[in-house]
Amino acid sequence: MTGRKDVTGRHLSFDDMVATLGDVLRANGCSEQVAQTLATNCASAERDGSKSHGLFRMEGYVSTLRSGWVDGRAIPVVEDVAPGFVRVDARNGFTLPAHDAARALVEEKARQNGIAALAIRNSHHLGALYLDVESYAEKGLIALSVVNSMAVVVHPGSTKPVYGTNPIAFATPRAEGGPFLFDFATSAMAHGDVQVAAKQGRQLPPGTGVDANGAPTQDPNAILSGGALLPFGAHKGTALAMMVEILCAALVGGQYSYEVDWSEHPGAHTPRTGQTLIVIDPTAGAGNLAPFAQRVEALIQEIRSGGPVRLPSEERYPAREAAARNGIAVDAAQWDAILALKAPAQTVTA
Ligand SMILES: NC(=O)C1=CN([C@@H]2O[C@H](COP(=O)(O)OP(=O)(O)OC[C@H]3O[C@@H](n4cnc5c(N)ncnc54)[C@H](OP(=O)(O)O)[C@@H]3O)[C@@H](O)[C@H]2O)C=CC1
Ligand SMILES: O=C([O-])C1=[NH+]CCC1
Repeated sequence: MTGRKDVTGRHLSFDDMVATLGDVLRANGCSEQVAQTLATNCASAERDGSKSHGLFRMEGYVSTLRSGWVDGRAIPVVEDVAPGFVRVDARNGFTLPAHDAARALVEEKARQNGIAALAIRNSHHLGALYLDVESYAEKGLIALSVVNSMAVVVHPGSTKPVYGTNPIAFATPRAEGGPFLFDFATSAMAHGDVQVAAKQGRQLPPGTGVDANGAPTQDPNAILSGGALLPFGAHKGTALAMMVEILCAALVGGQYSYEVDWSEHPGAHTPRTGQTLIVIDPTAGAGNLAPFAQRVEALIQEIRSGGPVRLPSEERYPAREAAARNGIAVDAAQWDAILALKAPAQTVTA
């Protein structure tokens, strides 16, 4: 693209970041709409401080597109299957456009029926999940979403990775400020953070994972090469990881994390699995009940009255505000590597 500002400083505006990431994705086979959606998601995560799912993921998106594993031009098919249920076949495309295609129908059903579920199959999710629920809470709805990925997590006691890192994201409106939301992997650590630690030569906290023999390890490289992550919270996180698999594979008609086979596509990083989203309208039939958002606020106030606590989503909004004021800080080497992805891949000849 010509005429775009060449950003060489250490801070980029959100819009410039989205525009450049979109260029990179289009240059690698994404349609205009898919490029815009992925670029916005990636830049939003970077802006909000979710570094493991921001710019860091661009190399994975591009390498997956180049491997032919994902269709960057897929047009999702939305199926209106029941009063409170929407299914989407993402047609081997990214999850985010599938989500966008169903958004209006899901919201309409949630408002009509009080609750609606969205089940997406045949889809690739490599991003931060909170962005999929936040927009519903901004419109007064409660949203809960789960996504499975690739088998990199063992059931404690087993040496066979079965689960993905399977995040859960929840967002709810509150009476004051932006939605209360949380979003984290059900593994002891996101796989992206293990990769970041390996790059930086950092050891991991005890309990993060096991090596190829099933022995506990704090070495990220041992986890990445034949080892696996553990779920967080022993049997509790393990059961949640299993729940996510059931909701994202059995329910949606898609693949379990352990069924993902991208061996024919070297360079693929985006698991082809599924995602489920549940949206609730808290005003449905509420009648004389206390206003929902005020009840949420009451809980938050009670928690705060006990001491200087840190609640989920408390760092996200200040990070976003700082980015709006100062731009998003970028690492120059990382940004240069992303810009280089606009050029066609080099064919290595012997
Ligand atoms: N697409 C996929 O398949 C996958 C995506 N991911 C994504 O990776 C991202 C990071 O996941 P993960 O590393 O597990 O998340 P973290 O362990 O970093 O936890 C993040 C959440 O916990 C909150 N939080 C963090 N520290 C505290 C604290 N001390 N007290 C209270 N709340 C706290 C954060 O709030 P705040 O909002 O303020 O930061 C945020 O809501 C997520 O966005 C997730 O969706 C992970 C796995 C797979
Ligand atoms: O960090 C992670 O665990 C993952 N992010 C996308 C797929 C898995």
